[in-house]
Amino acid sequence: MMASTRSLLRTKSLISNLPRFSSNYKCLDVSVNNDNNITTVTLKRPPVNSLNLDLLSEISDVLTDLKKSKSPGMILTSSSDKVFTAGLDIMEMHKPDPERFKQFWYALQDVWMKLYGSPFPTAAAINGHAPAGGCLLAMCCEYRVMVQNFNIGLNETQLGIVAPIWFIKTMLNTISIRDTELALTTGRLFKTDEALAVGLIDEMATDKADALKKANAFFERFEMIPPIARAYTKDSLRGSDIEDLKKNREKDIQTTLSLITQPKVQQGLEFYLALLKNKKESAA
Ligand SMILES: CCCCCCCCCCCC/C=C/CC(=O)SCCNC(=O)CCNC(=O)[C@H](O)C(C)(C)COP(=O)(O)OP(=O)(O)OC[C@H]1O[C@@H](n2cnc3c(N)ncnc32)[C@H](O)[C@@H]1OP(=O)(O)O
Repeated sequence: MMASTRSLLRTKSLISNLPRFSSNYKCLDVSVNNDNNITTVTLKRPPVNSLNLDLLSEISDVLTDLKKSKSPGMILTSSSDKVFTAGLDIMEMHKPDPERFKQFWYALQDVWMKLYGSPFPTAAAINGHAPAGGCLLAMCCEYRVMVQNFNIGLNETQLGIVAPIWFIKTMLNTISIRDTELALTTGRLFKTDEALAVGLIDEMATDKADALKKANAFFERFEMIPPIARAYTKDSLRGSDIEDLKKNREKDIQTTLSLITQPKVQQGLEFYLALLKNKKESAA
């Protein structure tokens, strides 16, 4: 084979392996670092990147693309300078339309299964607050770098709701059983330095650029590790949690819908929404 043909074929195979990202994302920016081929996925749904059906569907799509293209890794971050994500969009849970709620919850399950179980390595550059669903996304990643002076945690009980078992398992995969119990029952939000002390994050950063630099450095650890060995090992650690949800997926949707529509739970959400609004008014 002529050298030029070989090089053309090599180029073609490289091109076919490059991640193909839809340019139609409305709530995400997706970019690939030319130095290490790591993809940075930036959440951009102002004002607080709350996770509604649209945003979750886009995250799910990008995770599928990354897996198909055998990406060497992904960093999740935010376009906001103070919120990573405010967690699930409370408006999806307040007086929900049942059919839409089912789609919403299905999309959340999808994102969790794909992110928690991704064969490629993942890191979160947490450049703002990460309550509830925001903490969940960060914990699904294998490594967390967080900018100082923000909050992270599963604060569901503060809203009068209960973190589903797969949220809890994700925290148990990250910090101790004892710290998980204390954190969940009190709905604790950890400041960045407290999160580091308990192991909820791996490193602190001074700002977003520093967080991205440290997150990128994480992937260097895998340069000499065969990806298949890495992926199988991760699956051995996390796969059974994912299988449990797969088996109970429909039941999880139905149970959540019936719990979330209980009048007491709806009143709690209304109260919480009012608190968020009041906070804004009293700050003005
Ligand atoms: C009896 C047993 C019952 C059992 C019940 C079981 C129920 C079933 C289980 C269901 C499980 C569901 C799991 C849910 C997980 C979640 O993720 S719930 C969401 C939790 N999120 C939060 O608590 C965060 C709330 N937000 C904030 O704390 C702050 O907004 C912030 C720190 C993130 C940012 O602060 P700041 O920058 O000052 O912005 P704000 O002025 O507060 O907000 C701007 C704007 O956004 C709205 N908003 C904030 N968060 C959300 C959200 N999560 N969803 C929707 N909207 C949100 C906020 O109201 C403001 O709106 P306006 O501009 O005033 O319109």
